[in-house]
Amino acid sequence: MIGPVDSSRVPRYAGPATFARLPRLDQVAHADVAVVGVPFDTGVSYRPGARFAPSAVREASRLLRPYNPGLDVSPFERVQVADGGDVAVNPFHIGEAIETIEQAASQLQADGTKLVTIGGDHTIALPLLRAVSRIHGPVALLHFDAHLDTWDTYFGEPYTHGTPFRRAVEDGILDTEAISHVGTRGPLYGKKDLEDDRRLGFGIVTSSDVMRRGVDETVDALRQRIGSRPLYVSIDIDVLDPAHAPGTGTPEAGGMTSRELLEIVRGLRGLNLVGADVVEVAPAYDHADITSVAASHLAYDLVSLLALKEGL
Ligand SMILES: N=C(N)NCCCC(=O)O
Ligand SMILES: [Zn+2]
Ligand SMILES: [Zn+2]
Repeated sequence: MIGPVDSSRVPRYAGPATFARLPRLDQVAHADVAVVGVPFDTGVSYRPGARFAPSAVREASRLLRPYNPGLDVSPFERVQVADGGDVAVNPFHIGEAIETIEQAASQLQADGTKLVTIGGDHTIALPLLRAVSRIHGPVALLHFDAHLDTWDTYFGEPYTHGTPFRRAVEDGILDTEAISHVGTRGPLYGKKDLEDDRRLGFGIVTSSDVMRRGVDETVDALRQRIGSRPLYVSIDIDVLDPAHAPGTGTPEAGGMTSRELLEIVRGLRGLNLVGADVVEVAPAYDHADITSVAASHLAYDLVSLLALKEGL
């Protein structure tokens, strides 16, 4: 197993950044888990900038340490984790970009590697789900987000960051018995948004529900719905309150704390996680790396969950 650069020998701020100072994918024979960047933000409806997230999150991940006490695991000792670099995506053509992302994700997963992807805007979840469902069939989905992202079109366009999960249901790549949004809040276009969403099969745990029920009850309910199904987790960083994630394109007041979200993610331990993404970090609006640090810790916990599942 090749682990991260030892931060007691080489200062953690030295050298080029890979996720958690891990080796690059081309430096290992096989990776059980790869962290991959998808610098694409052509699908946004408001503030752009998520294309700069992969490099910002890698920079923010320099401080991660090898033992994760929240999940009692040393993920990089248990399985081989590597940084898969960035997918080179056409910023001028959303249709082509979606194809490229699906192909790259399929190739990366061809020999059993599990992916934790750093976006990019939320458009990228669709091709990532397409790739993962080719392997596992329709997957359960836990979607952490302030937004539903099940709208139909924007300016007549079907592929945007507000529409990936409607397209995914239409594709038949989700197991609609177990798809949930967590953390939704904020104004909608109309009540119909919620009716459409319910008709597609989604369950909703709003941001207020999380506050009223607390982390444990939230986790229990989610786990029951998911069972042993293959599970994909998509985390839009705007699920966090803007106080905890100012660096994002469509911020909404009244969100979770990063502590609550990390605890819910850790509560997924033992489930059949097959892939995950962290999207919508837009570093230009960030302050003191608050958002990138949160994203790097979420990615670390997702890698840890995969390591627990894939490891010995
Ligand atoms: N996926 C994110 N972050 N935002 C979707 C917002 C879509 C809208 O502008 O209504
Ligand atoms: Zn989203
Ligand atoms: Zn969102």
